[in-house]
Amino acid sequence: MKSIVILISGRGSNLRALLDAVADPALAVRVAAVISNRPAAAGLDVARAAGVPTAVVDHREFGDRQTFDAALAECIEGFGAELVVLAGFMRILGDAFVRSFAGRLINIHPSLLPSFPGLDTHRRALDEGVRVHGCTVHFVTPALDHGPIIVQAAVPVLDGDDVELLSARVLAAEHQIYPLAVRWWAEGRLRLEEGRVRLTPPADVAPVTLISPTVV
Ligand SMILES: Nc1nc2c(c(=O)[nH]1)N[C@@H](CN(C=O)c1ccc(C(=O)N[C@@H](CCC(=O)O)C(=O)O)cc1)CN2
Ligand SMILES: NCC(=O)N[C@@H]1O[C@H](COP(=O)([O-])[O-])[C@@H](O)[C@H]1O
Repeated sequence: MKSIVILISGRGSNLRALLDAVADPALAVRVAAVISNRPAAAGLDVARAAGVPTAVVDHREFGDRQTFDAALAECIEGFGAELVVLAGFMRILGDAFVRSFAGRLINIHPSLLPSFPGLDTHRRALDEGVRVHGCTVHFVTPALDHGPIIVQAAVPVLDGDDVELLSARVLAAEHQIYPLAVRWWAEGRLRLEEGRVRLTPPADVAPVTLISPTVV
């Protein structure tokens, strides 16, 4: 049974999707813990309701990023996870932390990287008038949101979309591709080799294009 630790900062809908996915006994994955940098993160209640151990490493209690990162790393290692899954985790991690978890640290980002790295991706996509938006699962590197891409989902931007409608449509796609990426890892199909994603056999999924706004 492979184990993962999931890091959150907020409501935890991706956490919920991952917990639902690992409930499938065919997917031999155990969530060893859910760790949040925010004590009030609603996702902690999602974890508790599922009987998953939780921990908080509050970034506000540390004088600088390096000491926070070190405390976070120690907390993660205490749970002995093989994969660290960032699911709405909203802190930029330092180079030393990222390098110490290289190849076993993944993130989901709410845009089609390399477009729109950083924050407020849906607002920026709407402001730029793009007609296709989406989400990306990638290995985490020190460079923000520029890690090797594992899988992406494309969604249409529809007339009349606002941030709420677009973010909900992207979130529905996130809930599809993050469990897929974790499944590939659990099956031993997904590796990061010399900075490149290796998926064997190759994925047979087309980009997820959600047409109907009623999907959300
Ligand atoms: N070194 C890396 N750290 C992180 C990455 C990464 O690719 N490399 N991905 C992010 C997740 N993320 C986007 O997907 C992201 C999260 C947070 C921020 C950000 O600007 N955070 C601010 C604080 C914001 C807040 O607390 O609300 C900050 O850290 O100062 C940008 C992108 C996770 N980490
Ligand atoms: N840059 C990181 C980032 O913006 N991540 C995004 O935060 C949301 C968390 O929602 P959730 O807590 O419901 O999973 C998700 O949309 C995720 O892609």
